Amino acid sequence: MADALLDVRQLSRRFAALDALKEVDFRVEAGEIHALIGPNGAGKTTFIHHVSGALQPDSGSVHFAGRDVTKLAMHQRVAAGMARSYQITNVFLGLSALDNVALAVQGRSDAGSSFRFWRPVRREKALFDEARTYLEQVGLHAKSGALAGTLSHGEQRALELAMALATRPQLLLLDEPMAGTGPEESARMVDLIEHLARHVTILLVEHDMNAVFRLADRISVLVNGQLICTGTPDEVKNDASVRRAYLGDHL
Ligand SMILES: Nc1ncnc2c1ncn2[C@@H]1O[C@H](COP(=O)(O)OP(=O)(O)OP(=O)(O)O)[C@@H](O)[C@H]1O
Repeated sequence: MADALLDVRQLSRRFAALDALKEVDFRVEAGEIHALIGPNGAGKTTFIHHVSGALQPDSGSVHFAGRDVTKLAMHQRVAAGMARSYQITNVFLGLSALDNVALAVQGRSDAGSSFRFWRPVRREKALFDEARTYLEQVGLHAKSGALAGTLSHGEQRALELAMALATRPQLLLLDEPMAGTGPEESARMVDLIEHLARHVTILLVEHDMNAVFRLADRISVLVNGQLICTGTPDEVKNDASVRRAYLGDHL
């Protein structure tokens, strides 16, 4: 089997007496949208924290693009090609959408810093041109001059995605991108994620089952810190243990 882009092996983490994650084996293949679902408190966010580097496991390992990244800090994982939409981004509400994305481009190590007295003008132009391409990819090009604080909630989430894309990730970690969005914005976000998935592998944690079953190539189900099933949407939907533990209520 080809190496997975993300390969998590036997990951365990306890919080006091609670097994938040128990010997989780989890793989994301390059090019797929892989959704992680499960009831409240199942350990999904804790798992994403271990993938992004915000938390360290008690045991087990995280391999990314063929490299053991278990001991790497978050910013090192971002530099290695892993982006987490809400965590690596800080939207500055008083700056324009374009300036926010330009800052994210600038923060990338290979883009160089223009916090210098003499800024090379050509580099500055390249930075803004690149930032515009990310705004276009998320459908925000018409709002590039708008202050981030004046954008709707859905547009701010799209802006966060543009800022995540500015790190040129191979893997995008999306933690509840539909949270707090209305039906219209949520439908737009589904379209946007579908569009982005042509260029980047996506690990999606989401409670909106319509969105998950529409978007995911494969779904993994976490219950009480244990992975009980991984498969295609149809396989997961028809799995008896999944129906018992979680999806029964949703279907
Ligand atoms: N820092 C912590 N200290 C102690 N317990 C924690 C900590 N973080 C999470 N937990 C516990 O670990 C379990 C898993 O929590 P987690 O937030 O990962 O679940 P989740 O699947 O993301 O839930 P939700 O869908 O509600 O966001 C919960 O019982 C939670 O209370």
